[in-house]
Amino acid sequence: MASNSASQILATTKTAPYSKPRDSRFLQSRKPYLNLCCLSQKFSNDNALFCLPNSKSFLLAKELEERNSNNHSPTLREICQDHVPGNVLLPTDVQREALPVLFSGNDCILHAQTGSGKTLTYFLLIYSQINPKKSAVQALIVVPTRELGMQITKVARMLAAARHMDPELEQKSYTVMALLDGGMLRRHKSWLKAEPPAIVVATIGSLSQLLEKQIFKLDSLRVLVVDEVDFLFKSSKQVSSLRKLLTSYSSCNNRQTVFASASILQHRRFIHDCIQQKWTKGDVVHVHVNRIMPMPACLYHRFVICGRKAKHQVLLSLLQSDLPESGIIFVGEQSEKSKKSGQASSTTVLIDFLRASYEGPLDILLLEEDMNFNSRAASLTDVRKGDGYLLVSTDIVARGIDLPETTHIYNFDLPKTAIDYLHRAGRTGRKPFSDERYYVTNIILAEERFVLQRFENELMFHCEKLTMEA
Ligand SMILES: Nc1ncnc2c1ncn2[C@@H]1O[C@H](COP(=O)(O)OP(=O)(O)OP(=O)(O)O)[C@@H](O)[C@H]1O
Repeated sequence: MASNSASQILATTKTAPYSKPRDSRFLQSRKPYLNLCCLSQKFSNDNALFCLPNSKSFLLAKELEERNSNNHSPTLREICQDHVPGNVLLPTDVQREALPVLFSGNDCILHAQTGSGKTLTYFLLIYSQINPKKSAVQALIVVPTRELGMQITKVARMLAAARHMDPELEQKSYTVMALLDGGMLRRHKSWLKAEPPAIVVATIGSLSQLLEKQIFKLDSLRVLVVDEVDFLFKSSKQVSSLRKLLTSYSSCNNRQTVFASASILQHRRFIHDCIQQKWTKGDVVHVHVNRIMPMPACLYHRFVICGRKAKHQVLLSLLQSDLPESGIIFVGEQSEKSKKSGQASSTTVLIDFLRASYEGPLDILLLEEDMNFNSRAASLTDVRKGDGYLLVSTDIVARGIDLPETTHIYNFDLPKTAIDYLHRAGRTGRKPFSDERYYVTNIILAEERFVLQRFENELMFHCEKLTMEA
């Protein structure tokens, strides 16, 4: 971690652009800026991470320095409360445990519940390590899907823009490139040749193409992050390229490697492999948070048993009684056989049904693999408009997608595995420290009850039976 006082302010997040507001509607929608302070290691035993209104962070950093040099050491929380009473956000468990490890230079396996703030944890490391004046790729984040890549690029750019606004920091901006499947590789090539970005967020397919052609060099890489690492290792299309990348580029002394996921099965075996294969350094730290409760406690799980033909009507009744603020309805993928026989997919049938029968205020949207990249991006943009949505989707949004407004998940079709259940369920309950309850409802056939029971045993949760009134 850098040693000067400015380094105490690692990053600043904001929820609206800093450019001059164009009209009063824009002004009204502008939320207060948040500063995110991550304090140097000597403070790390206390609460190391705070969100503060913009103007306060510089005062806070200065005051910390003064009080520290006078050997006066109030708690960080006290100092923050002096400046912004009632407006201090605490670090999540994974942030509190992992940041000291990461700032000590260790490689790390971030293994914590869905929605627990792993993304910010690795970005705080990245922004403490990279130098915007250096024209080289210094941080690489590998993700499994284009959708997750777009989301993470957005977070990176928000942090970069806000850090650029910090008067005490370097005036050169941090550039972030999204190198994702379906993108314009030719344009990326020219960009990489002209002036390499500091941070690259990539899917493994696009990344491998550029690495093979030696257009993309990782000699200056300081931080390599693999997000949803277990998913990538399980994916037959992606695993060999990932292994190749890890073998060639990690485990170097001046580089840190971070693996993140809410589910790392057989993690002892995985850590052993990491060390053996030199994907990480030998002293890699496994930060494993909430080991006995793999899913967030704020989730309330329910199931309804019904016949196959009644499923649509049951879903409609649930939507009418639950009145979700926003919800995601997960549907199983259409089989190749069914596609070949020209049958309509379950997602299409369900969307048509909801559009004809649902009379509530939420927008009904679709997102599935078979849509083209532009339509997929448009669906997510519509979801994020903030008017409330019912998103009918396959597992494509089950990993990493952060839609904090989602209050309800419906498994219209059960997922295939307990791990898939965990990630689908984890698309709700994504507001750390909120004491709200979020709902995961499974609409199942009688013969599927034992499958759900198996998930309950494996993930250690209880699912309550819901009886629908006739
Ligand atoms: N310290 C914090 N205080 C409040 N909110 C936070 C904090 N850290 C992160 N968040 C918010 O929590 C939400 C979930 O964070 P994030 O997307 O990083 O989860 P995750 O652990 O990566 O989950 P998943 O395993 O599902 O990918 C985000 O909306 C993020 O902005």
